[in-house]
Amino acid sequence: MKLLEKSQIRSWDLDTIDHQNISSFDLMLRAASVFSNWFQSLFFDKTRTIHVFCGMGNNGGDGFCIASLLAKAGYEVNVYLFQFNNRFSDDNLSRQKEVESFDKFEKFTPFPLEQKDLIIDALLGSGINGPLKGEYLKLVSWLNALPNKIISIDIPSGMDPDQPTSGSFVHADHVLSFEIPKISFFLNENSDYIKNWDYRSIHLNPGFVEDLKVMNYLIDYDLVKSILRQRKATENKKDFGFAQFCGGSPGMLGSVILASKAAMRCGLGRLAVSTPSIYHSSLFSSCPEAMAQADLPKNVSNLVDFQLVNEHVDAIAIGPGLSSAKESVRYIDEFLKANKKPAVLDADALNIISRNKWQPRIGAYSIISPHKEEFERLFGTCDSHYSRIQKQIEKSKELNIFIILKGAHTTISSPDGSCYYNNTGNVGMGTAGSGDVLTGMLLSFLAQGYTPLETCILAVYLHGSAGDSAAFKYGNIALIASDIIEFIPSVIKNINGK
Ligand SMILES: NC(=O)C1=CN([C@@H]2O[C@H](COP(=O)(O)OP(=O)(O)OC[C@H]3O[C@@H](n4cnc5c(N)ncnc54)[C@H](O)[C@@H]3O)[C@@H](O)[C@H]2O)[C@@H](O)CC1
Ligand SMILES: Nc1ncnc2c1ncn2[C@@H]1O[C@H](COP(=O)(O)OP(=O)(O)O)[C@@H](O)[C@H]1O
Ligand SMILES: [K+]
Repeated sequence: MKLLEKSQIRSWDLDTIDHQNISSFDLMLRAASVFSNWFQSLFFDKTRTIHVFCGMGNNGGDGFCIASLLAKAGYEVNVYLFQFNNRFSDDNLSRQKEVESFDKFEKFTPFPLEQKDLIIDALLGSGINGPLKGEYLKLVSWLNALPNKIISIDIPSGMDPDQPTSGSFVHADHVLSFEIPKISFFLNENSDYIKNWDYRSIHLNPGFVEDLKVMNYLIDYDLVKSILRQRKATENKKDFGFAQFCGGSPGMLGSVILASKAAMRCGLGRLAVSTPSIYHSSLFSSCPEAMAQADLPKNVSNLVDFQLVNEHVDAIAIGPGLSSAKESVRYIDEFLKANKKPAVLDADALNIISRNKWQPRIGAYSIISPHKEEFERLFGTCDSHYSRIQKQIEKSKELNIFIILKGAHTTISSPDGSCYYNNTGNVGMGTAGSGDVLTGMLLSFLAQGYTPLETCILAVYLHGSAGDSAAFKYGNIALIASDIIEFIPSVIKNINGK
């Protein structure tokens, strides 16, 4: 799904008004009716009074229309207009007559509310143009300190739709965004303050967005479904890719097993594993589908094993559990020189690359999957999650590689400067080996012939979805990396139908 910046959302509204030959008031009515239906499905208990806090722009206009619809639906509704200056939007002024009466505040003074009552926040929408000050700031600080549930129309008032907010904004319990979610819903800076968000279509003109160039995307079910291929009945394992996984070192076998199983569960045809020979028998007992082909990293000095296997494979993943031992450093050096295949680099491969400043040697269109610390070792420290994403995009363009910055709301950046936000996954996945599962999934899709971007999208989304199913079964405290693998089959089957 394309994610639009606020100026693009504004243009989309105007284009719809023009294209569908409607007034901006018609569009506001549509938005109000969509919000009111959504609200009633969530808060059906009509014994709680609803307090609608309206500002002076079109978000406030939505508030008046919604108050009227909810009153007609049988809710007890109180409306307040906060008129801190004289800059009303036309639709706001004309919509004030939708409600029988409202209280007007030219200066904010606190007033009592019952704890069980609900607050609808219609103070400011996507027209925000700077940090909240003065009376707005007092009002929002008061709202945030109340125990009442707050439900925001379109966006929490004061929140910047495109980037972290410099200042205060409403801490919403629920938000219903019109047409598409806002980019800022996916920024970790906002995660603690926007508990539940959803979006509903208000039937903006789809033609406008089809042709629109955007730099930000949300990875959603439809996108993943459109990428995941159906198999033909006559295909065989040779059609599903041959992958090579290089990882593990004395004491670190787990990553090899987790990545191997995850790779096979994502539909890989054949897997060759290069890992220390002492582990070959354990690998066979845990993942008999894999072939152990090399003794790593002991006998890589002449790279015979590596090249023999590499010549025949469709994709390679390197790094998990490799350690930073001398032999591993040499192995990565040789790999960067010799490898000609699509590649996924993770964990110790990235640590070795950072330490030796080999970033420019990473092959074009490779995929790297650092978590925050690995990312900062590679590219330097950043003072916020948002600035880290900006650097991620810059480095993807500069090095011509795909970067997966792992964490809550994993982002994928592509060499063309675009950024894909993921919204699957949960805090239970912060557990040893969870990243190794992702590496195996990436390897699998890359070897099956998906492009590097398709590979990143599929693996990141499915990894998070499998993690969500695992958290549903085991809870986010008990969840371990193997549980994610347990749910890969069902999440793929749910999407692909097979
Ligand atoms: N026709 C349309 O364009 C539609 C707009 N809709 C609603 O309209 C909203 C956008 O409306 P507007 O563009 O009028 O924007 P707002 O309702 O956010 O109001 C913006 C106005 O608030 C003031 N303002 C901005 N930043 C401020 C700050 N930091 N402190 C104090 N005042 C500030 C400015 O006077 C600005 O013009 C959307 O969020 C959505 O709720 C929906 O009704 C759908 C249709
Ligand atoms: N709070 C979170 N919300 C969603 N996903 C998370 C969260 N914490 C971690 N993850 C995911 O779990 C995985 C952890 O990977 P990583 O840090 O490399 O672990 P390891 O190195 O132990 O395998 C990543 O895919 C990351 O996106
Ligand atoms: K709002």
